[in-house]
Amino acid sequence: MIKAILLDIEGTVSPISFVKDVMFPYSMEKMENYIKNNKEKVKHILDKVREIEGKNLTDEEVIKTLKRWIDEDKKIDPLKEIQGYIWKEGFETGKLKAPIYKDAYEKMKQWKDKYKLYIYSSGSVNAQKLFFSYTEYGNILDWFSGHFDLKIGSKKEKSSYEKIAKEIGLKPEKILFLSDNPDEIKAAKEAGLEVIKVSRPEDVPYLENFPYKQIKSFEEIDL
Ligand SMILES: CSCCC(=O)C(=O)COP(=O)(O)O
Ligand SMILES: [Mg+2]
Repeated sequence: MIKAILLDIEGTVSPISFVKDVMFPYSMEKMENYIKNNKEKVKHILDKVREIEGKNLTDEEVIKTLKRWIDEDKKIDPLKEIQGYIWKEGFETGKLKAPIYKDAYEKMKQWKDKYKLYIYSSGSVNAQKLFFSYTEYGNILDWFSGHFDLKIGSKKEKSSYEKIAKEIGLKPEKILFLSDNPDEIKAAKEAGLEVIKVSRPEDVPYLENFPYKQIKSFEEIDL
């Protein structure tokens, strides 16, 4: 019997187009000024970029690297941390408002009183909290019992899901994980979680011969 539901954001509860065409360009446009105006706050992030690149990069080169990572959709912790800081201003001033798929909104609304809901996204925990505080349906942040990001590990690694189950305090088989990404689904399944792949026609292809349950809308989920 499922006790908790762990949800991905992009492509699962919210359209990929919002993240790729609205949030990413927003962070791209503001990156340079944000770094120049917040030198102390972002110093550890710039150092991390230098460590990852293995080079003695100037600040200008670090900015270029971060922008290239946005273009390449890198799911990498220092990029996700700084994007979270930049998006804060966007959400708080109303320039960004998170769309939630209606079917996902309705199901999560039902589930929240019966199951514990958690988020696991590449977006930083700060960014996730902003996202659910400023949705088109209003503030739904208190529906969630906890948030996980890349600090716990890659979403494509079995060990990340084992750690999440430990932190939640449930056996893996009591947790249902929903994501649009087949590699994430496989890693979660290897860790023993129940899984459902979300393949929304507007986001990702429906995979033929995928070995686990696959849905096009949350309406198909009957727990
Ligand atoms: C908190 S919304 C921004 C999400 C994000 O930055 C991202 O890369 C989406 O990844 P996900 O793991 O939610 O598919
Ligand atoms: Mg996703």
